[in-house]
Amino acid sequence: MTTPLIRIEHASKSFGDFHAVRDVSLEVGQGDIFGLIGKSGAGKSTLLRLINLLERPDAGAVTVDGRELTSLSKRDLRDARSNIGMIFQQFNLLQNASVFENVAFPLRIHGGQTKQQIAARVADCLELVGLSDKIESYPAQLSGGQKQRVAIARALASKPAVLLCDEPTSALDAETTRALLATLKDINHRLDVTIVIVSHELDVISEICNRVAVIENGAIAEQFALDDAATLAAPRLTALGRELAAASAANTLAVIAPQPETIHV
Ligand SMILES: Nc1ncnc2c1ncn2[C@@H]1O[C@H](COP(=O)(O)OP(=O)(O)OP(=O)(O)O)[C@@H](O)[C@H]1O
Repeated sequence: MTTPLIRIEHASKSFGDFHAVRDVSLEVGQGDIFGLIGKSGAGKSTLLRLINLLERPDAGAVTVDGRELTSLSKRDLRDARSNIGMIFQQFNLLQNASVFENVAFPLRIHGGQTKQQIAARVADCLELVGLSDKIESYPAQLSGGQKQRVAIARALASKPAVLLCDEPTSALDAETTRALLATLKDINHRLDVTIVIVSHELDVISEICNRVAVIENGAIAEQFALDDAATLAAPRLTALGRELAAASAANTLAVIAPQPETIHV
């Protein structure tokens, strides 16, 4: 693995007497697109939310980019969180604010930047997600895919090292999903932003991730690389792992052997 950018050590989280995350240890490498997959209620979202302390673990440690988050003061945690962007299934945009204001919001809250600097950063982020022409629009005037792109632009505004994605395509149709995943890949590649993505959709994980952990009953049942043919051929411990390895192996073969219509003579 490359240098770990995120390290979770023996983290647990309960809600009342329900154990949502059980003694999880996990490392995500710099530049990875890391998938968390599992059935509904397995604890994927809770585990993801431990990475920026939206959920504070009852036990264990969470280190992101060299800072152990559970030990930070409120002020230092706010600062550390600006290094961790997040997007959600339902986009979570401010409905009464324009696209510009939505993307500028985290920059205004964090402070320290002039109006001109904020305007320039918002323009850069919207260009990155292909929405420069929507800067004056309001969320209600946008499609689901466009709303998620605004959310991505907002998450990237403070130049985070990490982008957390909680079911980012679940509200989108198949074609919009493909386009959005291509944008996330592009961001990972061009900006070297490390991505952790939660999804219950096998196709989404196999399309975009280079590593995956299968979550069952709040614990990691297995984890493996999706970009390595030998690993994909090895026996797997879970049904989801087997399905995912098969889907990813098929994707890898499709890349090696292009479809006839893509061959130009
Ligand atoms: N704030 C909370 N209070 C009480 N229970 C919670 C809370 N958040 C999550 N849970 C419970 O913890 C369990 C794991 O939830 P989580 O959202 O992490 O699962 P998930 O794998 O992401 O599921 P889904 O795919 O359905 O979102 C669920 O049973 C859920 O009801």
